[in-house]
Amino acid sequence: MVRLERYGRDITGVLLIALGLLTLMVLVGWTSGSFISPYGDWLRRWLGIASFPLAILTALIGVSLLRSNPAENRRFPLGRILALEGLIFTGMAFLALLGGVSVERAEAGLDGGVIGWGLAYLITQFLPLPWSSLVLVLLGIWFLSSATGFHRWVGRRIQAWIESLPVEQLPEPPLRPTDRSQSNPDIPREEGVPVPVVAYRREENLPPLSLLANEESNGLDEERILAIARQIEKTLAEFGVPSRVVGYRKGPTVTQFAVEPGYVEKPAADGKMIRQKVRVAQISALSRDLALALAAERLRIEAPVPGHSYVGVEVPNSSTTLVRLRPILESPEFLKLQSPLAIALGRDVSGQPVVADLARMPHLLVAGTTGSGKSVCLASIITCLVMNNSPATLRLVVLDPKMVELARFSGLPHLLGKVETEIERMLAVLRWTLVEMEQRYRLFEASAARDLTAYNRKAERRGMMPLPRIVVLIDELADLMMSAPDQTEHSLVRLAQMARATGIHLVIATQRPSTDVVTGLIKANFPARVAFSVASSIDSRVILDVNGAESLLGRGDMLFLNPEAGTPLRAQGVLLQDQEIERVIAFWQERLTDQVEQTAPWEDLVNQDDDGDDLIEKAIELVRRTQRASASLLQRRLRIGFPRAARLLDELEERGIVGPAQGGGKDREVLIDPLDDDPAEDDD
Ligand SMILES: Nc1ncnc2c1ncn2[C@@H]1O[C@H](COP(=O)(O)OP(=O)(O)OP(=O)(O)O)[C@@H](O)[C@H]1O
Repeated sequence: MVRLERYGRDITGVLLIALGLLTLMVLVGWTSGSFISPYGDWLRRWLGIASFPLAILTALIGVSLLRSNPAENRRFPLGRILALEGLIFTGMAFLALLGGVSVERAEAGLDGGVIGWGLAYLITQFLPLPWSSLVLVLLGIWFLSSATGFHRWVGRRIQAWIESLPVEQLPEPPLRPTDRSQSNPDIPREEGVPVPVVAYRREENLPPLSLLANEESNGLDEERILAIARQIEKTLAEFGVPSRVVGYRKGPTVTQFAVEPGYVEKPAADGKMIRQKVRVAQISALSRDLALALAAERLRIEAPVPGHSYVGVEVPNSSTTLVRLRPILESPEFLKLQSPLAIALGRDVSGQPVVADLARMPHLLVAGTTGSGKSVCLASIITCLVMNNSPATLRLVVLDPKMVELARFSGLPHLLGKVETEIERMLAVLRWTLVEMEQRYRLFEASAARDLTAYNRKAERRGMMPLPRIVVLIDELADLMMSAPDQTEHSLVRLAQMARATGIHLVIATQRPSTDVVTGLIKANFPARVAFSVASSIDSRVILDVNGAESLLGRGDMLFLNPEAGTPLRAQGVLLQDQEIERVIAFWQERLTDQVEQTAPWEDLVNQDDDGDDLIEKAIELVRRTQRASASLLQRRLRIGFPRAARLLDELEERGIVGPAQGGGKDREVLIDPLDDDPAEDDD
C-alpha cells in the first residue's frame, strides 16, 4: 500500500514537472503545434501574464511531490502551495486594476487575463479605487508571507524581543535574568534560524497534542528573588567572601542565582595590601551556611556555571511548577531534534525545555532513591515516544518488577507481549532481545545495509515490511541484578554495545545506585544518565561520576548527563496526569481496533536456559562438595534466580541426588557421598 502510494506520488510529480515545463516553452514561443499553440493562447487569454508563474508553480508542485516523504517527516507543503496560488490570483486582479479593468486587454492576453479582469471587476464593485488596490496589495503581502514563512519568523523575533526585555530594573546591583540561550548547552539557540515548517505539523495518524494537558506556571515573584539575592550577598560577606548576585534564572523547582566572586584585600610579602579575587571553592564551601541563612531545605552550588564567569546558587522555589509534556513537544528545541526517538525530559533551571534524542544517546540509565521520580520519568518517556510513533515504527518492551507504575501501559498497541513483572520472564526478554539483535544484524548483512534506517529504506523499495525500532524499558534493574547478575550484566552490556545500529535502545532505572547493581561495565556502556535525588554523594558519583545528586529535592528534580554535553544539567522532570496517559492509550486502541492480541515473542525462551546442562553439572558438583542442598545456596553460588534454583533442585531430586523438600525452609537431604560418582553417569 505504502509502495503504491509512493509510485502514485512519483508519477504525478514527474507529469506535473513535464506539464509545467511544456507550458512555459509554449508561452515563450519555443515550441508550437496544432494542439499546443491553441493551448498557449487559451492560457494567455484566461490568465494573462500570470500564466508564466502558474506554469512555474505547476513544475514546483511536481518537484515537491517527488521530494515529499511522510516516512521521513518530509511532507508535501500544501499550505505554501495554496498561499502561492493565492498570491498569483491576487497579482492577476491587481494587474487588471493597473490596466484599467479593461476586458479588451484581458481578451488580448494582457494583464491578469479574463480571470484577473473578472476578479478586479468584482472587487471594484464593492470597493472603489484606490481602496481596492490597497486591499489587493495587503492580501498579496499576506499570501507572500504565508508562502515564505516570513510572518512566523517575525512572530518569533517579536517574542524573542519581548523575552529579552529586563523583567524589572532592580536597584544596585542590577539583577536580571541571565542569558537563557546558554541554559542548555547541547541545544545551541541560533538567533533567527527558523524552525522548519514541516516540524510544526503532526502526521495525521499520530495522537493530537490536545490529548495532553497544558502547563500552568507560577514560581517566585521578583520581590522574593531580590530578597534572596540580598541574603546571599549578605551571608557570603559575613563569611569574608564578598560577592555580587548579578542575575538569576527562574526554573520550575529552583531559581539559580548567578554569583560573581568579588575581591578581598590581603597583605603581600612586602606589607602592601593587594586585591585578590575570591576563589570559587570558597563559595561552594559555604553551601550549608547559605542553606541555613535562606532556610532552604537543600541547596546546590554549580561552581562555576559552565561557559560563564559566575557561580550558580540554586535555591528551591517556595512553590513548584508542574512540568507538562505538551508545551515541550511543541517547543522549537524538541522540534529541532526531528527524530522519532526524541524524548522530552523536563525543564532546566531557567525553564527551558530539556530534550534529547534516544537514538543518539543511544541508551539511558536512570537512578534515584524511592519516590524520587524514576517511574514518572519512564512513564513520560513512554508517552512521549508513543505520541510520535505508531506501533508500525516503534515497539516497546516494558519490564516492571514493581508492578505498579508501568503496568498501566498494558493494552497499549506498541507493547510487545505484556508488561513483564516476573524475574524469570524478564531474563527471557533479555535473551530474546539479544536474539532479535543478532537476527537484525544478519538481515542487514544480507541486504548490505549499515543500520536500521538504511535497511528500512531498502525494504520499503523492495516492498518488504520495514522493521520497527524497539525500546526496552526496565523499571528496576536491582531485582534482575540480584537474581541473575552474570546473565543480566552480560545481556545488558552486549545490547548496549551493539544494539544501536539495529534500532534497539535500552532505558533502565534503579533505586539502588550501588556498584553491585550499576557495575563498572554497565556504567561504561550507558553514557547518558539521569540522576534523581540520591541518599549520598557516593551514590551520586556512582551514577554521574560527580557529586550533586544528593542535593536534589526529589519529586522529579533531576540531573541529566548527556554524553554530548559533558556536564550534568539540572532539570525538573515532566509529570503526566493519569488521564493524559489513558487518553493516549485509548487513542491508539481505537486506531488499531483490529490488532490481534499477540503472544510475547519471548514465550518460547521463558523456560529455557542458555546453559541448562552446564548448570545442572555445576549444581551436582556444588551439592557433592558442600553436602548441602537449598535453593538459596544454589542461587548464591551459581548466581541464578530463585525459580531457576527451585527447578534445579527438583531436577536433582529426580536424579536421586537430593531428597524431597523438607518444608519449613530446611535444607534438603543430600543423597550423594562426597566421593560418590555422579549417579547420572552411572545410569548411562
Ligand atoms: N516530575 C515530577 N513533578 C512533580 N512531582 C513528581 C515528579 N516526578 C515524581 N513526582 C512525585 O513523586 C512521586 C514518586 O515518583 P515515582 O513513583 O516516579 O518515584 P520512584 O522513584 O519511581 O519511586 P519508587 O522507586 O519507589 O517507585 C510521584 O507520585 C509524584 O507525586
